Amino acid sequence: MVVRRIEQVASRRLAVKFADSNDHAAADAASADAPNADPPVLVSDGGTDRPTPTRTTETLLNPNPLTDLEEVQLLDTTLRDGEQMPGVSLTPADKVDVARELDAAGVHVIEAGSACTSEGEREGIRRVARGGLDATVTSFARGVRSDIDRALDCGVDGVNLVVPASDKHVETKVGSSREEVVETTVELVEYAKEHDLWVEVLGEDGSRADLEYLERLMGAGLDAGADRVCYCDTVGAAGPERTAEVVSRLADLGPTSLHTHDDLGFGVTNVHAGLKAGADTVHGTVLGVGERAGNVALEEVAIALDRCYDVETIEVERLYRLCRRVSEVTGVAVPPNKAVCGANAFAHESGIHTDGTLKDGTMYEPYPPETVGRERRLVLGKHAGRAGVAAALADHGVDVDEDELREVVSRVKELGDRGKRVTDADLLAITEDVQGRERDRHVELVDLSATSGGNLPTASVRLRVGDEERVASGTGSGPVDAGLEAVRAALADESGGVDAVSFELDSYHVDAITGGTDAVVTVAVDLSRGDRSVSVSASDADITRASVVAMVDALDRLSELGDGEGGDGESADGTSTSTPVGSADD
Ligand SMILES: CC(C)C(=O)C(=O)O
Repeated sequence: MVVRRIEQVASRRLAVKFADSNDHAAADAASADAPNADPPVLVSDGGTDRPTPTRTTETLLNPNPLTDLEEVQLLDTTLRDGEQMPGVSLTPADKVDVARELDAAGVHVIEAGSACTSEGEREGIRRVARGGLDATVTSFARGVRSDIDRALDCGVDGVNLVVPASDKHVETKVGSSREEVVETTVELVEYAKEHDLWVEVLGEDGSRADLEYLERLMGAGLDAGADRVCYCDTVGAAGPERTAEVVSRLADLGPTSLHTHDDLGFGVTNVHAGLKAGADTVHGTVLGVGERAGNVALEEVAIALDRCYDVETIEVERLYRLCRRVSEVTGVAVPPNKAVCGANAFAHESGIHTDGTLKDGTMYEPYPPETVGRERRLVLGKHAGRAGVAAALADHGVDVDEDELREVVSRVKELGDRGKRVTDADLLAITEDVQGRERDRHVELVDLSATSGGNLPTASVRLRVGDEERVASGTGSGPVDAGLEAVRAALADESGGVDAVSFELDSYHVDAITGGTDAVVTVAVDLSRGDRSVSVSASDADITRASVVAMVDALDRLSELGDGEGGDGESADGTSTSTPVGSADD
């Protein structure tokens, strides 16, 4: 996989010889034999007899009709419903961290947890409530007074009071009757209001409730002083029509929120149906974490409202950062094709898409990646075309002529055909081979030992750095972490092209190639310094060794790239870079 930032590419692609030559005809002819290569030009730019467009470029980029949605508020329940996801458990510190990110993004209400759960949970809620946030901080409370008392103990601003709404919940789950539930709801709302709490009444399983009864129950809650009610599609069973039917009836009673789940894949659709039907607040979780198929993803709601309907909810530029933080604390991996925050949400590989994207960044994107705090990436694989490969090489400051480029493209495709990710290191190694160049490595791993038993995982590395050998050790949360610390320590006093301290590990990904405990693993890392980034992978039966080899190789490759200012193949301190050679896994 080759990762690049496209702005650099645009300014540096002229370094590629065929582009310099301006010989487009030759370039087109050369690409014609490759099915996924960059397409030939099919229409001319010229012509004066086109009709005058009636829509502006901006409206054409957003083809959606504006609706009469005005203000929509977001209630985040990552720290409560999201945390109910099997395997997810947040410490008080994690909760505070995520709450701060949510608050910085401008989320209106943060449901910090469920005060009845445990002492640790209450401590987390307490710390969020006392964190001086702008958001309204609430606790989930079941329909019992003691839950409201526990929420009060935590110092929250409000409660999300859940009461059973469907007969299944009223009769089978809580063994009660409709009348009794209405009475209890009224008492609890009055109790919470007497204690100055903001109150939202949630009718659990409301999408499967008898509508007349749901109206009676929610109406009673509002009459008792609740600030709002919430339509809950607890098991994600409703479609947009049912959502609109129920929500329009509730919204006639008072302010209405939406709480939708994604079991049928209707999470976001139902939010839009519910907003059109009169709701004004959306519950969601970051990344859609939550029970079963999860809740509606907050970031998807925010970006869709922003882009399609011009409705601003929270600061969308903070969405990616927020998603990464939640992924880190929950341990939930983000699928690469996830909207907004997936690794591929703004990545382009096929020759046709890459070529179009290099001509106009918005060609294959509904909105620019910067909108949500991200960057566009061009990735090489078996669908690569000449323009993408040429731009990637230009980004690495490597000049190729047309014949060399053709050969590099063909070898990149071969590698992709073998099911391999094509990293920057792969691309550079291929190019070096095609050009008959030898790489003079600046940093190389000579030896590694790591121990993971005991309390403190430790690793020692022996590196060759230029002409000298260096030995260093490090400790970390595990042997991989310790190995990387040891590498940093070995390079800490480096004054030349490699300064391990100023690099960022942007992503670290492990794949087991075979299934057993003796599996060979491939570790892929993306490393960056300033606006330079490089992707490298390494394979080994030992995960620590694969990780450290990949890291060292990435550091070495980055030292060749310099600081991104010059693009002339000089390293950060202006010395000549070494000649590129092979990747760690080839
Ligand atoms: C009870 C509520 C709000 C809930 O989590 C759900 O319906 O999924």
